Amino acid sequence: MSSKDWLSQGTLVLASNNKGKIAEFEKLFAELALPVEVIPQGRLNIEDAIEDGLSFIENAIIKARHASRISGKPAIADDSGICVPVLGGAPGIYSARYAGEHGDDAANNAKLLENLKPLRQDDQAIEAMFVCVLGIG
Ligand SMILES: O=c1[nH]c(=O)c2ncn([C@@H]3O[C@H](COP(=O)(O)OP(=O)(O)OP(=O)(O)O)[C@@H](O)[C@H]3O)c2[nH]1
Repeated sequence: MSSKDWLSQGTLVLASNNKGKIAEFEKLFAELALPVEVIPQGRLNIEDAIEDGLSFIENAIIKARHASRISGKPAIADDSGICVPVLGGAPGIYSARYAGEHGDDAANNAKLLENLKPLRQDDQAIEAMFVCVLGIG
C-alpha cells in the first residue's frame, strides 16, 4: 500500500485497545475531518497483537499489520513509552508492563519513581523522554 492509499479506503482501523489512545485518536481524526471512518479494533473483535518487537517502530508495525491482516482494512497503531537515559532507556518499549501487569499505570509509575530514587541527587531533575511512534499497515 502506498503511503496515501489508506485515505481512499473509507475506513481506518485503530489498532489499539487502550481507552486513552482511542479517545485521543477519535478527537484528532474528528478535528482533521478526513474522509475516513475510524474504527477501534475492539469493535471488530480484534484482540491485542503480541508485541514482541525490539523497538517502538517494530511494535507499531506489528500492531498495525495484525489489525490490517484480520480486518482486511488499513490500520493505524501507536507504540509509545517513557525512556529514561540514566536507566539505560528503560522502561522504553516495556512501559505498559514495567511493573508486571499490562496497563497498570499507577504501578508502572510507582516502580519508575522507586528505581529513580537512588539516582536522584539533591532533588535534581532527571531527564526523560516520551517516545511515540505511529505505524500504518
Ligand atoms: O503518562 C502518560 N501520558 C500519556 O499521554 C500516555 N500515553 C500513553 N501512555 C502510556 O504509555 C504506554 C504505551 O504502551 P503501548 O504503546 O504498548 O500501548 P498499550 O499496550 O497501552 O495499548 P495498545 O495500543 O498496544 O493496545 C502505556 O503504559 C500508556 O499508559 C501515557 N502515559
